[in-house]
Amino acid sequence: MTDLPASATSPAHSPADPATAPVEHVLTLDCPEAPGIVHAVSRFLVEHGSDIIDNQQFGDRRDGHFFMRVHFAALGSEHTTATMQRDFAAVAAPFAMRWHLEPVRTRRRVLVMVSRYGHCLNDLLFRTRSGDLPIDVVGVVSNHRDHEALVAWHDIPFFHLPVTAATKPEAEAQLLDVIDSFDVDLVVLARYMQVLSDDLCTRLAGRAINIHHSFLPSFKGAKPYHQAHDRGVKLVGATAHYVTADLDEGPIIAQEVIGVDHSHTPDDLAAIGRDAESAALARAVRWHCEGRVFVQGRRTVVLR
Ligand SMILES: Nc1nc2c(c(=O)[nH]1)N[C@@H](CN(C=O)c1ccc(C(=O)N[C@@H](CCC(=O)O)C(=O)O)cc1)CN2
Repeated sequence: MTDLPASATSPAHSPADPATAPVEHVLTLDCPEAPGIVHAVSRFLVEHGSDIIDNQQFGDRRDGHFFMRVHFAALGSEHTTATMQRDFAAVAAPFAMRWHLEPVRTRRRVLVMVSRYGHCLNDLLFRTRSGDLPIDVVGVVSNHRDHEALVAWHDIPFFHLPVTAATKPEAEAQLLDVIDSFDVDLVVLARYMQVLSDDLCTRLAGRAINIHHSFLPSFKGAKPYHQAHDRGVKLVGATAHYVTADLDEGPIIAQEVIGVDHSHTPDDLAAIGRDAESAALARAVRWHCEGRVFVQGRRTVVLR
């Protein structure tokens, strides 16, 4: 066991005492590129008795925008999340930063939406239960009852909102009531097969993630595995992206591919693709919830 530095063993910082244990935070920011951003952030952290655990940054020279994610430990008890948020506002203003500063252990409140195919829902529920994802699934919405028993087993509220062309406005109004009443941070479309309206997409901008069962931009729409089979591809894949009004056009967060061959039927491709879908969606949800994903127009910057 290596000797801890003096500051780590002084009574003020005994790791055993949660009251004085370093509180880990994540600061995420983006702003127009300018000299002195990193210096200003580092000085803020030093002035607030903080130690950087991990730092990622990207300066996009094409559009002159800067992105940064800092995971740090506030060593002293004199600096709380609230006081650091108050103080960082003064650092951010001159650079016109968009920023968030919160404890690293913040768990996002997630609403999962699903239709008939339950593999992504099941994977998210298992990863949440096993602590692999920093989320709380506060509810599941479906336009079918196929997965009601699974969701009940996980002791999570299930909402059956059938959708037809005539009932879509009412169904979406009920969905928004659930999102507001359960204080949902993130909506995850885990093979939810109804197109969300433009108004709903606007209200959920940047906080709704969909899993599309193809390697976009190939094979958009409802039956990508049949399209893939007809084209004779040798890879199938899945794409997790933010939901926008333009179907399957939202900024991409994560993608996964798996090799296939001529012997696979469309159903075989769908079965192989399920693993790619679950993996890509879980990764996108984790990165979003860890504050690693920044939307930059039609694209994303992912600091990982
Ligand atoms: N506004 C958006 N809504 C949704 C998106 C999106 O990108 N923007 N993604 C879909 C999921 N999806 C592909 O990933 C998808 C789902 C459904 C369809 C489709 O054509 N649906 C038909 C009905 C199909 C059925 O009832 O089974 C339709 O809505 O007319 C295409 C792509 C989720 N929503």
